[in-house]
Amino acid sequence: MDIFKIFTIEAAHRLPNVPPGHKCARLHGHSFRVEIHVSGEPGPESGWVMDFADVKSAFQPLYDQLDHHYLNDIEGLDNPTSERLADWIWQRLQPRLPGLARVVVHETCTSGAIRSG
Ligand SMILES: Nc1nc2c(c(=O)[nH]1)N=C([C@H](O)[C@H](O)COP(=O)(O)OP(=O)(O)OP(=O)(O)O)CN2
Ligand SMILES: [Zn+2]
Repeated sequence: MDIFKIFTIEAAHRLPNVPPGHKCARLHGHSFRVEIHVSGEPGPESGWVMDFADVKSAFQPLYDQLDHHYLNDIEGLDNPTSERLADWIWQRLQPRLPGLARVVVHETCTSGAIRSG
């Protein structure tokens, strides 16, 4: 069974490696929607895979680094595409969140990236 928790991150970025004239070279912002998915079996007593609050606690330090920040300034995010952001979150969250199965980053309503193990 998979569970998930959704976070909204307000952040600005620009993509430094796009072709000349590409709109994403310009500074702009998004309300990134980040889904954290965890796999496991629900406990017989608890009935849950993991308390959603524990997912939130595990993600909180990363949330604090990202929310209301300029992503390009963050170490490892100098080219902050959706793909790089999903991987950045995965690499840092996986050691502290057993069962992490998937990180989904929605950059806009119509686009995003998925990182899974
Ligand atoms: N593979 C990727 N392509 C693009 C990324 C990315 O991270 N990975 N990022 C961008 C831009 O940052 C842009 O903000 C999002 O692009 P896009 O989906 O084209 O945005 P629109 O609002 O214009 O989308 P529409 O639904 O087509 O209006 C670009 N590409
Ligand atoms: Zn963008």
